[in-house]
Amino acid sequence: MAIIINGKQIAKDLNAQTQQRVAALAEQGVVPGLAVIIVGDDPASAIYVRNKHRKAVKLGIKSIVRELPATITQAELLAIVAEYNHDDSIHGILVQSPLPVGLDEQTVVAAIDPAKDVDGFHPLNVGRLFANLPGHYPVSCTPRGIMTMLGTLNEHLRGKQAVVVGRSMIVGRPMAAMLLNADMTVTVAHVHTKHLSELTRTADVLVVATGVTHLIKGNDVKRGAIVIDVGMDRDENGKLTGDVDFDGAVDRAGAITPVPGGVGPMTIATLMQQTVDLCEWSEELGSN
Ligand SMILES: Nc1nc2c(c(=O)[nH]1)N[C@@H](CN(C=O)c1ccc(C(=O)N[C@@H](CCC(=O)O)C(=O)O)cc1)CN2
Ligand SMILES: [Mg+2]
Repeated sequence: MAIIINGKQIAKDLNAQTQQRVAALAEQGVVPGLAVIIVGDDPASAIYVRNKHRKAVKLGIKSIVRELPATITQAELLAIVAEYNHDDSIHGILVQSPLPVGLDEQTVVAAIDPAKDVDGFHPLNVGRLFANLPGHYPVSCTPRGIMTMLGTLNEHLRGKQAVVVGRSMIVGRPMAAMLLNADMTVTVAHVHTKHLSELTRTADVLVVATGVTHLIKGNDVKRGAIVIDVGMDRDENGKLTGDVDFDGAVDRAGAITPVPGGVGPMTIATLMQQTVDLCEWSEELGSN
């Protein structure tokens, strides 16, 4: 039976650390600030944004949620991003994804000051991650949260095989870069990959982020592997489930994340961590 990686608990511990860092900053008269821009009325996005706001407030982070109508123009949205770029009380800016049709997400993300790019989606920060540049820069929160989870297992990753299934800009691609930067041998699989099961059975660390319910069965998992399920799918009864058949995989894996309560809670906890990182890094710059 595998170790069940308790994302809820790891997120709670991370939030407690973040809260302490916020308190230490407060003693210096500094308050980290987060601006979340949400466009349109996607119900799931509204819930994620509300959860981000509540968590930020709870940890002592100044939180601004800017709710905009789907009818906003690209130029108006860019002007709002520029407003927060110039606001010294804001250290992290993010635009909730997806944006309504007609707005170009890449252009909007590229307009965020890279030093305030709390989601780590700006091309400059993506490039830094892929080049494994030293120094401080933000990275995508879900894969960073997964690296934090892997860290709690105290397993040596160097030289081992990682397979990432999914190649999105938010999860798959940055995840592959982070595992590569941790000296793993990384293969990225996707919808066109042939003989997927044979490939996933080679993985010491298997990360699955496809949005395909139970794509990975127990037999697709190497014995003793660490299995990270980023999926958040609805089964036929509307119940939240993952891209991995948990019941099938739990007997073969060495460690596995559940859905819900695995990767999901780490995304927002890491966002809070990274908001405070950006605040501290900007203060360092200010004192040089
Ligand atoms: N600008 C961004 N947009 C989106 C991101 C992002 O990181 N930045 N990620 C996702 C949505 N997301 C945060 O924004 C997010 C998704 C899921 C969870 C989470 O806690 N999931 C729980 C289950 C919640 C439920 O019951 O539905 C879990 O998996 O346990 C947090 C954040 C896309 N957009
Ligand atoms: Mg994909």
